[in-house]
Amino acid sequence: MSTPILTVDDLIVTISSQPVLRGVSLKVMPGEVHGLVGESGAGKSTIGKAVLGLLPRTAAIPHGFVMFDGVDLPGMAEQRRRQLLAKEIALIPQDPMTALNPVKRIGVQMTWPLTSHLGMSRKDARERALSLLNEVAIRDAESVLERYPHELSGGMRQRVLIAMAFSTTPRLIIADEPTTALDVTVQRQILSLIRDLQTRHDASVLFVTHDLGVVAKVCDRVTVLHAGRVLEQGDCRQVIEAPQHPYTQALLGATPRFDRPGDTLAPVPAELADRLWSEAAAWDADRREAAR
Ligand SMILES: Nc1ncnc2c1ncn2[C@@H]1O[C@H](COP(=O)(O)OP(=O)(O)OP(=O)(O)O)[C@@H](O)[C@H]1O
Repeated sequence: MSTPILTVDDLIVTISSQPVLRGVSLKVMPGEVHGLVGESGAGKSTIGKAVLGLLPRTAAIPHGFVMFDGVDLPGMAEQRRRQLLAKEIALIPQDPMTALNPVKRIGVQMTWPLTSHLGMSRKDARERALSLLNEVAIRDAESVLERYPHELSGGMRQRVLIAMAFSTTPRLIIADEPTTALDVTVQRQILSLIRDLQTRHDASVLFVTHDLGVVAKVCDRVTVLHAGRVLEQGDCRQVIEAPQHPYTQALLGATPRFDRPGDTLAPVPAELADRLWSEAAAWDADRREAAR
């Protein structure tokens, strides 16, 4: 049995003293694509930020831990954590336009992490950037290196960011809704590309999405989150074919299918949402009681 690359254990995160994650546990295994799915406000991005050390100043972690390859990330000395994040953990962000610097050429943005974090020469970094652009199926890579972000389409920019994420050969990639800003056809291509590169580079991916259709397409295992609580977790196919929790069932009913685009979608019923929020409030009350 291999060791998880990422272990989140009974993690509580508060922001401005309000609970946002209520005891989340999950494991990402080597070579696995792990989906983190839930509606807006479920706490998906907060988990990604806790891993990347990007929680806001008003956040606190009163309980639990986030271990990368056996080392507690939030407890790590700042410099060591930065080194680790620069080489071993990468982010594919949601919005490719804001993630790229508008006033710097693609080539400069792609080669900088390679020269500064991996100590590569400029020539080698350029070679690597070219080879990665080829891997993400960008034609005429030489000329793309000379262009500015606004000169590329949304799908091209996302391909560049995927190439950048894989450039330092990280062991873990956090993909935060990487296809939300793209239209459906491009979305499919980008999902296949992420899966393809993940397999080729033998990386693990924590894939944040609100869309179970996306999970079905790329993930091996999935964690379903609501109000910062894990409601269901397991093998992706099992969870999608036979969801156990009523919320997962409702989420599936609200999910457009790639293969059935004309289906009518049912929203998550209000009574169920109310019940889940009451459970979250009860969790908060129990915790306050325990802290007394
Ligand atoms: N900087 C912040 N200040 C205050 N509250 C925050 C902050 N960041 C997140 N939150 C709150 O934490 C909760 C979880 O937010 P988070 O962004 O993790 O959810 P999410 O599941 O990723 O949602 P989305 O899909 O909309 O990005 C929300 O209630 C949100 O309002």
